[in-house]
Amino acid sequence: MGTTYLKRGKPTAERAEDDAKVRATVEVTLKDIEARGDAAVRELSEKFDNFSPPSFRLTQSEIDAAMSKVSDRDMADIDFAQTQIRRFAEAQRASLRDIEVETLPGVILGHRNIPVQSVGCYVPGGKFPMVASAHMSVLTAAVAGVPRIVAAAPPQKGEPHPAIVAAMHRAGAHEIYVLGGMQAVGAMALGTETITPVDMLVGPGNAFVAEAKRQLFGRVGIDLFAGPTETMVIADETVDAEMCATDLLGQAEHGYNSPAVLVTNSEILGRQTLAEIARILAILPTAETASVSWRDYGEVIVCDTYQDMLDVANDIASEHVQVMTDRDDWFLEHMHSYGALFLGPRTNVANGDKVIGTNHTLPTRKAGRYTGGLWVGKFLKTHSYQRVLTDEAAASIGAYCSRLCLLEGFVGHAEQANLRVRRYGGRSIGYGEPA
Ligand SMILES: NC(=O)c1ccc[n+]([C@@H]2O[C@H](COP(=O)([O-])OP(=O)(O)OC[C@H]3O[C@@H](n4cnc5c(N)ncnc54)[C@H](O)[C@@H]3O)[C@@H](O)[C@H]2O)c1
Ligand SMILES: [Zn+2]
Repeated sequence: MGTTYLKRGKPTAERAEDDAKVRATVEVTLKDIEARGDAAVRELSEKFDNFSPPSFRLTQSEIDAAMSKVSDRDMADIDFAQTQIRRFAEAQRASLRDIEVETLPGVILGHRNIPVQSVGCYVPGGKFPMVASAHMSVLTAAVAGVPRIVAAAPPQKGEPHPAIVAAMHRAGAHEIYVLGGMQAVGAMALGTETITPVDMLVGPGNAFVAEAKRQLFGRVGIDLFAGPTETMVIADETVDAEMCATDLLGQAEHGYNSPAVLVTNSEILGRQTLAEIARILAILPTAETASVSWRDYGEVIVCDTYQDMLDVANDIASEHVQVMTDRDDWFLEHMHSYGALFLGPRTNVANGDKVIGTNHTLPTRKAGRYTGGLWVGKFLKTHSYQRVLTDEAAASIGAYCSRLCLLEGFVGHAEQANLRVRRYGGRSIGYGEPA
């Protein structure tokens, strides 16, 4: 591949070391929550969030009190965002159909999409109160028809964050907990004396939250691996360095470990973007985190051709990929591994994060190779069923089945088939005999 790095991030070995530390902490913590339930959850909340209320679950009057603190303007903006997210989620839901087909005369096969019965939606709020994550998880679960939606977010300065509570409530949460981090996802998945466990965990979070969900997978379902934000800008000279730098730093501010990568075919644009980033970091109020992310995980990759840009982008499989080139549709057609695409200079990742209607909970750490982001379909389980309507069909499929069972040595299975061949086909087939 014809690529040159004008700037590289931390080597992979150092990233793996950070991962091992997180993995070990999460393992110990989840065991503790499983063994000691509410007592462990309370200790963790005291330790990490300095928060220990009489109950972590909000009562209706606490929800009302929190909502009364949200200004009309903020509430209207939240409603606007939720309307956009609901519209797209409903359209996506409508694209999923239950089916029933006759695959052979008298053989009916079907599937039904059934909502997960209870979900735990984690809404992050360590560095920033991520109000939008409430729309993304809770509202989407509601559109899917999930009957029990539990939502949790950490406290902000010892209190539930009013706008997060409002967004959760408006979106349709049935239970709201003021709990953060591993203790929130651990309690929702494992259950405690006071929290009934859920069937599935969804939502983004920091490295601890994402790792906890990964470790809890199996015990419960999870949406996807949605860890620290990653962003990529694919740009040619149709855009300028100010736009590239702004869009890279806009997402690097999420935390200390958010990769931001520029992929370009213009060395001049690459160098100008590096200079712009230095200029903006001097004035960006969140530069404290953005500059660390940029130092440790920022990359500028200059490619010889558009094909090289595409190959690098597919290989990195970044969570967010903004494409600002003279051939955006070509990238849309050929990109296969990513969280979500943002095409053209008129939109950007912040639109997707907050308002435009696509879901912002997206795969990180190359999970875009095997999954897209959170969407209404993740809350639905597709279950098959079958029926055989006629005696002829029962006898005919039964004969194939009998022989295929015996091919594998399954005599008991074959007898299930043979019984139907005898009863509905009128043939006398002995035990363990191929029909
Ligand atoms: N992939 C996605 O779809 C996506 C979307 C939005 C946000 N994000 C990511 O979500 C993350 C949010 O992270 P955050 O930290 O701001 O909020 P968070 O809510 O995920 O985590 C905060 C909680 O972590 C716990 N905590 C604090 N210090 C800790 C420590 N030393 N060890 C273990 N736990 C500790 C506390 O209980 C705190 O409430 C960011 O990394 C952001 O990039 C990802
Ligand atoms: Zn973001």
